[in-house]
Amino acid sequence: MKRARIVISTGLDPWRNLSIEEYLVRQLEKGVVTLFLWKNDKTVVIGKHQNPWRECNMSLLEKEHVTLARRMTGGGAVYHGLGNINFSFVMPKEDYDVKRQMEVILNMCKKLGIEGQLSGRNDITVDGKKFSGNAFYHGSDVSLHHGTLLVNENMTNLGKYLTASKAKMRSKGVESVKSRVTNLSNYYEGLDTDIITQKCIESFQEAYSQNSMEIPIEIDPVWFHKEAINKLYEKNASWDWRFGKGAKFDILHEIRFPWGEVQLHFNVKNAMIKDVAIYSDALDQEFIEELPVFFVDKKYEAKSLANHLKESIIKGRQKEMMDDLAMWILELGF
Ligand SMILES: Nc1ncnc2c1ncn2[C@@H]1O[C@H](COP(=O)(O)OC(=O)CCCC[C@@H]2CCSS2)[C@@H](O)[C@H]1O
Repeated sequence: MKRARIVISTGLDPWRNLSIEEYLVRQLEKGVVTLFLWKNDKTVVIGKHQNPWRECNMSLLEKEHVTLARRMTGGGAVYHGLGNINFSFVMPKEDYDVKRQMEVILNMCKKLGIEGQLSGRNDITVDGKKFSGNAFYHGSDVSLHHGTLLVNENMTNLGKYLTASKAKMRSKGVESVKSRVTNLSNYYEGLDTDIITQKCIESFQEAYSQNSMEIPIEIDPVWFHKEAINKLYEKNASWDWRFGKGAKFDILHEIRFPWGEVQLHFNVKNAMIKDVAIYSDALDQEFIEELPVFFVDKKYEAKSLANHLKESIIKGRQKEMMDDLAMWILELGF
């Protein structure tokens, strides 16, 4: 190790923070060990190989302005709000030592009188309840270990956003491992993310400073505005990265309209509807038989699908049924 540094982002945009983290990984200066601390405003972060529709309630996310982000590491889906803080260790492979990194977090907890415990491969718990989920990435010469810390987060939000809607789904890909969770503030009165930041800094100093030299702290440094970070931002914010990468899945949506019951069986690949089977007991079977062309090869995205249905050039009674379908799809909000 040549030197250590601490980087703090005060911005709360998850796509930007993930871009900064990825920039740190891609541009790693030889021999530098970085601790990056960051927070996100209301966000669900899914793992690299996850299906967003299976992991969270997409329509609720949309309605309540919760951002969906996908990260470069594997593992499950977590919720971040202002009561959650994230840490990232970015370093050359030869300096990577998960035990040492976890020790930084456990010692940070000790400073607050909290006895954290490593559980399984990825979690840190207290009293058997999880307050930190961790995930890892290994490039050819650089490693990333990042994790969450639930400090004083709104647990009702966490639960409701990470509960998928009820549609029946068959899907491949990585499934999250639901745990009992807790806030660290339950173990230290008045705890907030500023105190945690301070304690993380102290703990990292103790573990990584060389010859008792202070480790420098960079808050929103100028290089945050580099072109390369904007480029990564474009990817992180893009529909293709967040949804298009979703695993293959089959999903069934069903509803009863006054004119009959409708079942839509979608086969989705890379977030595009590849095939659809539509069943209905509606009297107008001709209408039902003509429906599939409106869905096949379209994005699996409620808004654009609903618009597409509404714009279809049909008249009379069938137009009303089409509008009913469009309204319902919009309401489903996938
Ligand atoms: N913020 C947060 N912290 C800890 N645990 C959480 C959190 N949100 C949800 N959960 C619980 O973890 C499981 C999912 O556990 P699972 O083990 O499936 O996934 C993880 O832990 C992934 C951690 C990723 C950490 C990254 C660090 C920076 S960006 S995100 C979920 O169902 C909840 O029960």
